[in-house]
Amino acid sequence: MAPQQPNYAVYYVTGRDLLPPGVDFFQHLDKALSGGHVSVVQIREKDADNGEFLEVAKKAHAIAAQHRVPMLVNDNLSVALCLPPSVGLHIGQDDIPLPQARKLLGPDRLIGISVHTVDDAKRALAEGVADYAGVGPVYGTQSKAGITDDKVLSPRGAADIVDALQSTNRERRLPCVLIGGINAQTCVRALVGATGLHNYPDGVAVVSAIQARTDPDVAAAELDEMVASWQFRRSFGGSAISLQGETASSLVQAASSLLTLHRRSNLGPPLIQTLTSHVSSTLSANIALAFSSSPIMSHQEEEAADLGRVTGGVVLNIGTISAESRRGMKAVGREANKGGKPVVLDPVGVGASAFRKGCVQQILNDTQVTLIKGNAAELSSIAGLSEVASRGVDSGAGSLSDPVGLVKKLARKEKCLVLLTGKTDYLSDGRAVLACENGHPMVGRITGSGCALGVMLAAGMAAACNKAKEEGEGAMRGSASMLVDANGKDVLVGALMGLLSMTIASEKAAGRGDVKGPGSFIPALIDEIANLRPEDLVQGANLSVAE
Ligand SMILES: Cc1ncc(COP(=O)(O)OP(=O)(O)O)c(N)n1
Ligand SMILES: Cc1nc(C(=O)O)sc1CCOP(=O)(O)O
Repeated sequence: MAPQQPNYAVYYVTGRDLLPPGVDFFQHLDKALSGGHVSVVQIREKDADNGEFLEVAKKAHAIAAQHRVPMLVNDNLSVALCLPPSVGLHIGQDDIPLPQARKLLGPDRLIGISVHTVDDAKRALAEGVADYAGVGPVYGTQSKAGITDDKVLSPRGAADIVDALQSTNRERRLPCVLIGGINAQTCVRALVGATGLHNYPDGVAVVSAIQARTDPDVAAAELDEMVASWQFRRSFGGSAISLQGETASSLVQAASSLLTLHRRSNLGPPLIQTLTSHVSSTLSANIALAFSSSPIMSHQEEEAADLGRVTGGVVLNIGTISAESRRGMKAVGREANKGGKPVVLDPVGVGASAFRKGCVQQILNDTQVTLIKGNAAELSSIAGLSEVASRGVDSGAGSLSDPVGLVKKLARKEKCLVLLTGKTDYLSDGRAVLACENGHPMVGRITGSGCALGVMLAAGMAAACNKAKEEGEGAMRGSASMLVDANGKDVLVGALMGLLSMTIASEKAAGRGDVKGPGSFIPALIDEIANLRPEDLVQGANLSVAE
């Protein structure tokens, strides 16, 4: 008989040395489990001898049993064997081999295994005796010795391991939890980033995020809420959206209706925190205002948390990125993920230097972005293709052989929307691809129009989140994440609303009699965005569903 699988949502691993000063370990454990938000507990004693470990584990087991929380012990098979048969064992890669542990513990005890690489995961799956895996370290941590930067997986690295644990054998999907540096700030990013189209972690395992708190019950409740929000979002398709039954005209109609709501939202204009190039900052701010949004151009790490409470969306544009704005982007991205706010990544000129490439990889590791927008050279560079060369921040020689395939593949890999800009713009969520033929070549003759498009995309997606909030859609009202309330299709429609508004306004501006060239085009573009009506989208959109 196999052991009954517990709910792995919030898996608490104890670490007595992290207790707040003067607090009793057992009272703290009782409090941590009292709210019903810890679903599994593991007693981890790195410095105790067998006798002390057994004493601690016995008392802890009485508390866990009272709260009906399944318990395991860390590493120590003899301690596990001295406890009732419901107590399981978690082992690491350097501990007793899994098959031997199973033999000694019998079929009924829960056994977990730590996995740090894809090979560890494949082995654990092949051995077939573990009940779950701990995948880590996702982030840096002080709670385990020897975790150097090169060992940190990041959510994207964890995703490969989760995939290896689950995709090769659907019959026996090995549940897993993410571990290492997980707390209220990193939880959502870690879960979203480690989730694939079919494969996903079952929860998070934490030491310090609960053990170091004086209110461990509240800490557990916060994590539980975040895991539940993510599970809800995943259950209706995550960021991958089914456009089944939708036509280009129904999507344009939805974008037009969203523009109506956006122009007169009861929630007021969304605040778009725009970390962008100093070349395009003023134009982006003016276009945000014209597009019924409020711009704030702060790069400051120090105010990311305060601003993160009130922003509606975020743009991370690497046009003139510096060491200071790089730190700011990390902090702003983290706050946006925490609040479930849409994040646009504009990887300006990413192919032009190794520094820019490193910045983009770091952003993608740190932040779950909602949309990546780039030209052919930028997206080729991120996808590791060499079809289109970079010429500074522009595309150089070459052309994409399969733009539809590229946006789809990249969207799947990065679990976000992808917009490829060019003569035809392609927008994809990893399943469907929309092709938009709107826009005027005059935008290519002014600087910063692409950066301003990033702001309009963020504003459009923020409008979709506001719409969901106003209409009370989604079962999880008042949840930590607005993207949970806005369903995936809404967010795509929000991005489409931003794209059509910019491209159609540019056509209208370029067609005006008072526009003589790029100089007079800029104010005309701002005016046309400010005056754009929802019906202009319906009348002007040239959109098709490419796939
Ligand atoms: C759920 C979970 N995952 C991973 C670990 C780490 O275990 P291990 O590799 O044995 O390292 P130590 O905990 O012994 O330092 C864990 N304990 N729990
Ligand atoms: C115990 C442990 N195992 C890890 C692994 O990667 O296997 S990381 C880790 C420490 C987790 O502590 P915190 O939640 O405080 O970061």
